Amino acid sequence: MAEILLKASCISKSFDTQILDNLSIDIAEGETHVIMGRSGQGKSTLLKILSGLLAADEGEVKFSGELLDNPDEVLVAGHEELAYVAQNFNLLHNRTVLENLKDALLAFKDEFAEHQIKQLMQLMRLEKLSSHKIESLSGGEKQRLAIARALATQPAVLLLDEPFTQLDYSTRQTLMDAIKEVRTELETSIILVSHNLFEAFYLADQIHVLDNGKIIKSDSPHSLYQNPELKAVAELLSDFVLLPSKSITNKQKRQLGIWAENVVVLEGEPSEYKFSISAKLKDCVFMGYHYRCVFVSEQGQNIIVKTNNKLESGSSFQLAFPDEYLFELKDE
Ligand SMILES: Nc1ncnc2c1ncn2[C@@H]1O[C@H](COP(=O)(O)OP(=O)(O)OP(=O)(O)O)[C@@H](O)[C@H]1O
Repeated sequence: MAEILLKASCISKSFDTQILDNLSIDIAEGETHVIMGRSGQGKSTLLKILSGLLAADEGEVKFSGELLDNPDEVLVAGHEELAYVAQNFNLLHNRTVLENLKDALLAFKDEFAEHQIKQLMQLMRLEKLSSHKIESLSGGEKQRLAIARALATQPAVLLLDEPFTQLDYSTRQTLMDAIKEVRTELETSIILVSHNLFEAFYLADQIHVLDNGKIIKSDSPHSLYQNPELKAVAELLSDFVLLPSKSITNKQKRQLGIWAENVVVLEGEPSEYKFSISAKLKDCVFMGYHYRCVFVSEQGQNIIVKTNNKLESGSSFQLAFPDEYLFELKDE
């Protein structure tokens, strides 16, 4: 097992109200962890506490077994092995890309600095921008430079606060691939905050879902998708159907769910599935790689289904829920 590098135990934090409530998290060497959660749930607050930039009210953070300094009691908050990249990038204005990188390496020997600059320029696709001033960079370029600056001193852990917001698809993909390379080539542990299922699944070894001050679920992307376990987790990840109770046979009390892409739409033919209902199609919108269809059941429940084909709005269909894709869901 990889060594635990960063260990946060029993962290609580309040501002006007309680934001984090007795929360613990372990980050092992070389792993990528993604923190997800609804807006305002305390993801950035947690990231700052993990970086040693913000003091927790209760609990402790240890790096390699040593307690982090209390940021309220030191001259410069933070830890050299924990590199935090804020949403506003913190770059040196009126300077070039190269000057920004050199600045991060002032305390190091020329040979090391040159090696780092060359490697990071290449890793973060910045070579052609070396002499460009910060003001002329796009959002995605600034983001890549901010990450390169954070990596310059070879920190053990890189903490990224929503690194992909405001990036177009291909820039986001480039940056995600660069972050994957950071992990494999530099063996840096990475913790990042994201709202997006695709980003989280692409990058994470572990996903942590933060809700009401607590981590309500931590799991690998694959296990999380197979068994989100809690309604709040499923709601955060993607469209899903909570099976209408009528379609559940016998006296089953459990709630069953299914991802919208796993519902089978039957046109006319009788259903051979154990769980199925009839529903009318209200709307069907082209999303590129699927149609997102909104059905209404006879009980008036809206049901989202992702299909490969366009379906006729206003028509009635049988919606079947194959057994092998069902998962059980709890309220809490
Ligand atoms: N320094 C502060 N002083 C007072 N309240 C704060 C401070 N920092 C954060 N908060 C509040 O704490 C809550 C959590 O904020 P935080 O930025 O950690 O949430 P988040 O999950 O990262 O949100 P988002 O996804 O919208 O970025 C919010 O209600 C925010 O207004």
